[in-house]
Amino acid sequence: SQLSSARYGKDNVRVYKVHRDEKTGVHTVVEMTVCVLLEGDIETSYTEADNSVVVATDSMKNTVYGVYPWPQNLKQDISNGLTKVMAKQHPVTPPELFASILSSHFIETYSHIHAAHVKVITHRWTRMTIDGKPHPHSFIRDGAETRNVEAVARRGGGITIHSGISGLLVLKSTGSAFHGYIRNEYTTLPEVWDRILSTEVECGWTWKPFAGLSAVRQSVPKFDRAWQASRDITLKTFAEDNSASVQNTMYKMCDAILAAVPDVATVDYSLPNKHYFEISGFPSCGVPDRGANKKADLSWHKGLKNTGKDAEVYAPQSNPNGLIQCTVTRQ
Ligand SMILES: O=c1[nH]c(=O)c2nn[nH]c2[nH]1
Repeated sequence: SQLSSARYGKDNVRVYKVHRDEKTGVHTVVEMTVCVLLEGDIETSYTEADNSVVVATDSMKNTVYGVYPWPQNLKQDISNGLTKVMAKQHPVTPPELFASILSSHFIETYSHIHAAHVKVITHRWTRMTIDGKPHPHSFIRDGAETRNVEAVARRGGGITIHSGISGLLVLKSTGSAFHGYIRNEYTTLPEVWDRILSTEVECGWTWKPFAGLSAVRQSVPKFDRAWQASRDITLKTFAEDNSASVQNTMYKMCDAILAAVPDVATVDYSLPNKHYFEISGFPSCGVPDRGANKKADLSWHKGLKNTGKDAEVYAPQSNPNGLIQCTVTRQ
């Protein structure tokens, strides 16, 4: 046997950081979940039980928090002017900068490490509005939506960054159609000109590569703007597009983000189609009975009309779901 690839590290490192503005008393909080994975000359730790090449994953966790296990290292690092990777001593926003600082640190500190992959998931803590005013130190978790960043620092290869959004659950009650698709002996889905569309947005944008940490620092003002633009474009396109399909609507989102964010090279989406079916007689197999049993809708109950334009009550489907994916690049 031979080792064909390897990377290891610490996942689910949960970090919370508060900034206290002494003058205004306003607190700002950030909560993240970080994953660090390293690649390099580490084969012998797998093949020969040689731990001399292992940066302990516990040390990686300490590095994320910024607690050096050996104080002298800190003095040494300071004398070397090393980039000290510390949530305590470094900005943790924008996440693209924090992920780049963290990944660069591992390349700078361990000569046998050739690539450092750092994923930073930022959770929502939205400032509360109380009596019409932003509260100085109270926040609400308004959704499972996260802002995500994956930075990879490579020895001699600069830094690549992929930013994104996950868990943004949306629904529209009309403005979506799906017809004109292939019909054959496997097709039971009726064409529809007015349907509910719901999805949980997973999207991302890959930045043009950065030469190194200083190039990332110079781009810092662009990261928050790109996230806000991508989120706004996603919601606006979802709401306003008279959607012919998930495919076409997501392509329009990608196209608009590429137009709005010049430093982004590609945009990608992965959208589940979370179906809401009209109530009809579902045979035990769960496949909607669209043909045989016309009485299968609610009309069996006092002639209730609940299909087509009269439909108001639907059955949200947990599974199966459509899954539509794409990556769009500049021409
Ligand atoms: O938007 C849609 N795209 C599809 O490919 C599909 N297939 N069934 N329903 C669908 N809706």
